[in-house]
Amino acid sequence: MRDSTTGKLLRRFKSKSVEADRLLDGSAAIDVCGVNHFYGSGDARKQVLHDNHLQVQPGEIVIMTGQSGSGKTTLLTLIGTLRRVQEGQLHVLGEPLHLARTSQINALRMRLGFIFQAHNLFSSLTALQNVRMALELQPGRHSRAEQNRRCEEMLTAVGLGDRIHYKPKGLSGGQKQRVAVARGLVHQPKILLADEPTAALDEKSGRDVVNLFQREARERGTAIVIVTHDNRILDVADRIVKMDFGKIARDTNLGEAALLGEMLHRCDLFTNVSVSTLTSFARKMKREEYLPGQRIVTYGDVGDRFYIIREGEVVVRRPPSNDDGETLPESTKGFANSFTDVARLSEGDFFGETALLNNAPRNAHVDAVTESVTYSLDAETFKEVMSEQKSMTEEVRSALFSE
Ligand SMILES: Nc1ncnc2c1ncn2[C@@H]1O[C@H](COP(=O)(O)OP(=O)(O)OP(=O)(O)O)[C@@H](O)[C@H]1O
Repeated sequence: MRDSTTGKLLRRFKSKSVEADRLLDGSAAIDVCGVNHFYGSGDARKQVLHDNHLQVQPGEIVIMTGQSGSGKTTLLTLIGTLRRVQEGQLHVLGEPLHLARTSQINALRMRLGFIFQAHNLFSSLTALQNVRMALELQPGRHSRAEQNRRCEEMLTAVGLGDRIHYKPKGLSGGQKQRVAVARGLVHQPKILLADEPTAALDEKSGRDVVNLFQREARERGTAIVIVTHDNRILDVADRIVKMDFGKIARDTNLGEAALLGEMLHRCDLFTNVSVSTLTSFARKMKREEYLPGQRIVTYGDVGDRFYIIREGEVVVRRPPSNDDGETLPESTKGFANSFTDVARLSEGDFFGETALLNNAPRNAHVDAVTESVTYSLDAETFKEVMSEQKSMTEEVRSALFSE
């Protein structure tokens, strides 16, 4: 028997036709551009999202982390069409949510999968019936037998093949969570949005669930965004996005991190630190893009970052100096216009370390010559890597002495 809430919900969804069945022609599955969000009104109005930008490609797994209250769930629910976009642009599967009508949003929602912290299972329905709801909401594509087969298959994949006829009250917290996972995936959504999907799960079940996510992403091209504090599952991410006070503070491509780890290892500053340690430091690096002529580092500024060039070419420009090579005072006539090019740097080269090592201001300008991409480490992380290098050097030295 179906409870009345379920019935109402089904009728509401079934009455909408799928209008937004646009194909993605190489564009992002999710494209967040300049999104702000506010709660409350009048004096109580509070901004909780600030100018967020994020793109998620089909088949990509993005893990979103950040402190409690940093805005992860708000952003996730905006992407999931569960809140209206107030400011900025948000495209989901090509549909502009900031402009969409309710009917378009309802149609789009059927192509999304959700896994919430509170499992939101219907207590009067069995595990199989709860999962089947996600299929019943789809405009009549499958026979009931086919629906049941797919639900059983999905429940088996999450390790609940022997619990398909149990109602939620007969299931543990972790088992209910896995029913919610099966329900989020059974209709093969183009996008899966999961809020703490492994929080209630033991190590093995959590691993099974994320393996399933990975299979969906690789085999079906499902774009997956997971909000989590669960460090055990970070390895499935293609990217880790960190939110801080309502803003995406870091967006690290992990494939890219491995490559950067190798690039850092080739810098003579870090040769004694292992590639894997450097890769974990690389995850903290900040990516920046520059146009030709744009200044990256300014002479005289505080040296607060170390840079590695990922793409493009930059020029290092030194201020005027006397015959002994000493820099002339800035008050010298024509100082600003007398900088000379002293080096050209390209992919894999690094700069900015002198100021950090000497705790001194920048001794040169660095300007992009072509369109360039840099990754940089902040001073604190740079010092951490240097201390790894130092301790490795000491280890090597003491190993040599003890022979
Ligand atoms: N419905 C709401 N009404 C008013 N304020 C809200 C509402 N929902 C969230 N907030 C506030 O918005 C901010 C962001 O909350 P959000 O739930 O998005 O953060 P979060 O990073 O997901 O946190 P958590 O990790 O604890 O789930 C917080 O300050 C929160 O108190």
